[in-house]
Formats: sequence, structure tokens, C-alpha cells
Amino acid sequence: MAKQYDVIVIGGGPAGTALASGLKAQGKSVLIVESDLWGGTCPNRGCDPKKILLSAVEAKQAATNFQGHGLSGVPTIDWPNLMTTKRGYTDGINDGTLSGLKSQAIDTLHGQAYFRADGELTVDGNLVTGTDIVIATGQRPAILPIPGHEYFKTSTDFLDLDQMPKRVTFVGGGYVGFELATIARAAGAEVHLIHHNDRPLKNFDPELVKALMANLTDQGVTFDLNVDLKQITQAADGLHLTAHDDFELTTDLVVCSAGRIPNADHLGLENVGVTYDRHGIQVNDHLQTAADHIYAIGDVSDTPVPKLTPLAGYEARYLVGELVETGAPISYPVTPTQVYASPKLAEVGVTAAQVATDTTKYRVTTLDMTKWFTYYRLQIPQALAKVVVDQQTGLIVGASCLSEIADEMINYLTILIEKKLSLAAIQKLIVAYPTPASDLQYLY
Ligand SMILES: Cc1cc2nc3c(=O)[nH]c(=O)nc-3n(C[C@H](O)[C@H](O)[C@H](O)COP(=O)(O)OP(=O)(O)OC[C@H]3O[C@@H](n4cnc5c(N)ncnc54)[C@H](O)[C@@H]3O)c2cc1C
Ligand SMILES: NC(=O)c1ccc[n+]([C@@H]2O[C@H](COP(=O)([O-])OP(=O)(O)OC[C@H]3O[C@@H](n4cnc5c(N)ncnc54)[C@H](O)[C@@H]3O)[C@@H](O)[C@H]2O)c1
Repeated sequence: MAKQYDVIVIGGGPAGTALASGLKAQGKSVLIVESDLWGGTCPNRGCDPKKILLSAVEAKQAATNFQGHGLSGVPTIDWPNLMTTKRGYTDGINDGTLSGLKSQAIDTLHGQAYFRADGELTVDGNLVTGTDIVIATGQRPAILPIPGHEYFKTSTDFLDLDQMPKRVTFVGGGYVGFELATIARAAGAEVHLIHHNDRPLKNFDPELVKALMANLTDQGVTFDLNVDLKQITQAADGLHLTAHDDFELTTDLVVCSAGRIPNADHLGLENVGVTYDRHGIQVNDHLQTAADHIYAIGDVSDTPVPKLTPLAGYEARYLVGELVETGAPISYPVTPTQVYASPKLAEVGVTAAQVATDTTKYRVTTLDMTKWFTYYRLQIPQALAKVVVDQQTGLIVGASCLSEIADEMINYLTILIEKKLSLAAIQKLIVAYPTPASDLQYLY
């Protein structure tokens, strides 16, 4: 007879593995099932490999900024060599994650989990049973259903390219499109980014997005806005991309970066009454689905927060508590989000656009920081910030930053906002000088 587990976790990504570890530490019997690579999207085909490749772009950009200021000669990216460096990290993730789970005495199974009935799953045909089941199956790239869609590659393919093609096109101007376009361009490709309207990165501050696009245009990225791609065909000279309005482009690689869809359609959810749509599996504020003993966390769940690795871990830690002893509804701390282009665009808390209508409550300060010591020292040519301050308390409640170090700045700002630190509180702290942290006082 099949072993009855306290909890079965479907998906061995950041959400599933954090949950399995947390539950095991609380004395639960746990089985975790993964159908592909242990570790999931983030370390195998997402955040980590992307940022390894971007690190070479950052080094190249840093040297570029110093031309005429003390350095001569801009290094070129050796793509095959950089890919070896990336694989030096990613190649060990699957086995390392699996042995980490086993060392905690967590049972593991490799295969596709499928709901047969309440509390019953099959994994590649074999029955497993659990009292509670948690779905942590993540998302996958969406592929636009146009003629020639079979020629589309995905972010997963891009992050494992043996050679950088001469011409690379991205379709969809979101996080993935901007980040991978930055990498491809720095590695020497002719890059186009096609977007179906005139508002790429539409949830970010429009002025800072415009400034980012101007910078990337100067670097040689071509933005094709208001282009609704209709067809891809293959010809002797490459892939032909066409749209209705006479748009034509020939490219060697076309990456679909038009969003991601939840891995919810292949789980047999109809057998257990769990509902989902294109935003994910519907959950209540205890991360519980429409079925009593079935929960969903991480990218696959439809929660009011961005789909990011730190949130996958946060939801996993919350659910560990819930499955041990039911408590309060989940509430999320303020969450930073950033586009790892070059420069980087980062945002946290209340945005300038959100307060445009409420100027009595908030004050928005736009700062050009390029003359600040930090940016002069690094010769960073573009450093902008918009800071939102609550007029009544004088506290910073939101910020958007655009610079090569915006990802570091946004973390300090997140701490200031989450911990409600005033200017007086900051001035009571001693931080190392001169560093981005010692610049914080100038933001108020
Ligand atoms: C290119 C890219 C770059 C990114 N960069 C960042 C970044 O810089 N910062 C950031 O915070 N986030 C980033 N993300 C998002 C981040 O990767 C996700 O938020 C995170 O991986 C979500 O974790 P998860 O565990 O919910 O899902 P996943 O990591 O996707 O893990 C889900 C796992 O479930 C498995 N699975 C699916 N179906 C089944 C099934 N039926 N049976 C068994 N197993 C199944 C999958 O194979 C997968 O391993 C990026 C994503 C991409 C694609
Ligand atoms: N730095 C990070 O934290 C990071 C990086 C990559 C991915 N992610 C995560 O992955 C998710 C998915 O990222 P993404 O960039 O794939 O999706 P996204 O939803 O951020 O962007 C997709 C873009 O494609 C556009 N689009 C849709 N249909 C189109 C069409 N027919 N033609 C042209 N453009 C079209 C959309 O308007 C949107 O701007 C993100 O929301 C985020 O949660 C995060």
C-alpha cells in the first residue's frame, strides 16, 4: 500500500523546496515531486543564470564608462567562455538540490504529478497519497499562437545559447525582453525589441522607462513599438518576421518574451475542483485553493504580488506555519522589483504615477544623481530617482531608480520604507563612507 504523507509538494523550485524543508523541520512527513530540473526556474533558467551573464555586461559597461577617464580599451564579451562560466554554476543545481533534499530525509520523486482524486496523485502513473497537497509548479514562457510560432525560442533557450547569433529579436517588452536584449546587445548582436503597443514595462514609471529606452537605443537596441507580429517564416537568409502594417524584419533568432503562463493546465485540477485562469490558481488569503486540503504557492498561484523568487520563499514560509497551526491571513511586506537591464530600473512602494492625483498627501522629488560622489566616482552617466514622501510623516513611502546600481539602492529604500525609518533615524546610524548607503540621507 502507498505511504500516506502528511504533505505532498508538487514542484521542486524555490517555493516547493523551501516549503518541503520547512515542513520537514516541523516534523511532518513530506514527499516532493519534480518533473524537470530540481531547483526550478530561478537557479536553472531564470534569475541566477541571467545575472551571471549580466555580470559580464556590467563589467563591460563599467570599463566603457571609464573611457577617457582613466581606462582605455573596452573589453569584448567572449560568449562561449561566458556560457562555460554560467554552466559552471547551473550544471550543479539539479544534483545539488536533490542531494540537499535527501540529506534532510525528505522523500523525492521525479515525474509528472497529476490529481486523481482528493488526496491522491499519480506520478508518471504511480499512486501517492497525502493529507495536504501543495501546488508549487511555477510558470512557463507563453508562445504567441501565430503562424510560424514553432520558430520561437524562449528565455530558457537564450540563457543556454552556445553561440550568440548575429541578429536577435525579442517579441514582448517586459522584464525578460529588456534584460535579455541588454545581454544580447552587449555580446555584439544586432538587437530588435518588438512591442505591440507604445508602453513597454507598463507598470514602471513612464519617464524612467523612456530614459532607459533612450539609453538602450544609444547602445544600439532598436525598439519596434506598436508592432503586432503576425507571422514568422524561414528563408535562406534567416527568419522573416512580418506584421500587418508593412513591418518586415529578418533575424537569426526570435525569442518570445511576451509573458509567462501558469503550469496549472496539466495537473488534473478538474478532478479535485481547483480553479485557475491565466493569472494562476485561485487561492484565498491563507493560500488555500477551492479544495480544502489543496494549497498553491509561488508563481503558479494568483496572489496580489509580483511573481518573484523572494515572494515564492515568503509564501512557502507562511504556509509552513499554516500547515502546522492555522493562523492569520497572509500579508505581504513592501516588495521591490527591478529590471536587470543596463542601466537597471527598480521600483518599490508607492509610485509617482500612483500619487499624481493626490499631491496633498504625498510629495514627489525627482533627483538627477549623476553629480553625486558615488556616480562621479564610477563615471555612471545616467542616475535618476523619483522619491515619494508622505507629507504628514516625512517618511519615504516609495521610490523608482534608474542607474547601474539601482538594484542595490532599491534594497536600502525597501528597508527604509518597511522599517519606517525617518531622516533623523538614518542620521543616527553610522554607515561606511563613501558608499551608496551613505548617500541615503540625500534622498529625503
Ligand atoms: C528569465 C527569467 C528571469 C528571472 N529573473 C528573476 C529575478 O531576477 N529575480 C526574481 O526574483 N525572479 C526572477 N524570475 C522569476 C523567478 O524565477 C520565479 O519567480 C521563481 O522561480 C518562482 O519559483 P516557483 O517555485 O514558484 O516556480 P519554479 O521555479 O518555476 O518551479 C516550479 C517547478 O515545478 C515543476 N513542475 C511543473 N509542473 C509539474 C508537475 N506536474 N509535476 C511535478 N513538477 C512540476 C517545474 O518543472 C519547476 O521545476 C525570473 C524568471 C525568468 C523566466
Ligand atoms: N528581474 C526580475 O525580477 C524578473 C526577470 C524576468 C522575469 N521575471 C518574472 O517573470 C514574469 C514574466 O516576465 P516577462 O517579461 O516574460 O513578462 P511580462 O508580463 O513582464 O512582459 C511581457 C510583455 O510582453 C508584452 N506583450 C504581450 N503580448 C505581446 C505581443 N503579442 N507582442 C508584443 N508584445 C507583447 C506585454 O505587454 C508585456 O509588456 C515577470 O512578470 C516576473 O514575475 C522577473
